[in-house]
Amino acid sequence: MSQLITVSGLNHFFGAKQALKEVSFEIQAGQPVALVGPNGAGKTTLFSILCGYLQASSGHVEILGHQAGSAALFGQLAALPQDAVLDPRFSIAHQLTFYGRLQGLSAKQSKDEALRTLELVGLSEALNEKPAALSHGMRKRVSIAQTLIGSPKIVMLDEATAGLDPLHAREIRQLVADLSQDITFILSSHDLTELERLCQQVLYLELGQMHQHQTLASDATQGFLTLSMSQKQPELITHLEAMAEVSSVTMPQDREYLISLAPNVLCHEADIKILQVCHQNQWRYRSLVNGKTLENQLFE
Ligand SMILES: Nc1ncnc2c1ncn2[C@@H]1O[C@H](COP(=O)(O)OP(=O)(O)OP(=O)(O)O)[C@@H](O)[C@H]1O
Repeated sequence: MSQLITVSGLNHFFGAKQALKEVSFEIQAGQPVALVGPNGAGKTTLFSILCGYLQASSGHVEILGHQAGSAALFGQLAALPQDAVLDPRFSIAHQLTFYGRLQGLSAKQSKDEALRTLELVGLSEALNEKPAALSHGMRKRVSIAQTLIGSPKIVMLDEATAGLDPLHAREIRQLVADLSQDITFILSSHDLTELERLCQQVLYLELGQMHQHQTLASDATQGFLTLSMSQKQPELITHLEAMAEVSSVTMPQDREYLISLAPNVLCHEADIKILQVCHQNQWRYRSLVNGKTLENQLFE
């Protein structure tokens, strides 16, 4: 794997307000990366610095071997801001071709890129439509197509699924997963559950500080199962802790149980037995997944 982004000792001030404090991390090519954190944590500030829209007060940022904002990164890094909108007056073809031209492509190349990127997001048929003829989710996919023009290596999506219904949000997640072979996506979101399904690397910002930089699906998640129930079951913990395969059970969230397995017990050896216990007691469960949820990893 090759290094895409290296950030070290990054600080940013807006007047007296320090939005980023000594932020350091690295991103390798490959899996999508999640940037999460509460409101005001500094996510947009960090995005803006990586994109070169904002110059950091101090610290070092290297992207594909260049400084953030360097002309050498033109076409290599693309970003979709949270509030990006399509122009209602022009067709999708017109707008995508325009972005190709802005990147220095010829009229023919720009048209080809518009077609290619629309095809990548599964919207070839929208080429001659105006934005108003498309659903919210389709417009989001067009905006993502726009970021793919010129085949960038890194694409940053700020709140890519905000405001979308679950079906459209799933389409966007699937799209990112499908394209991740060739492009490294950096996704910012408040929705931990969404990023958990997509990303192995998680950058967690809080009050301008990078608290976590960890890889999901690591050894830390082995030896755990997360059981979500339809209703709270007061006796569930006692029943499960009585099983030889289970070492302890906690309830980090309402109706969600984190099951720590006994040493050397594998998830697939315990999961059926746990579901049998639910069945015998007529407890309705919603899901049983291997490992800890992202939320439990970040906030335990
Ligand atoms: N232009 C600005 N002038 C002054 N302060 C700013 C400016 N932009 C951001 N800030 C402050 O910097 C901090 C980080 O803001 P930022 O927008 O980066 O957070 P965020 O994590 O993106 O938040 P959200 O999830 O709400 O979008 C906040 O305290 C914010 O008030």
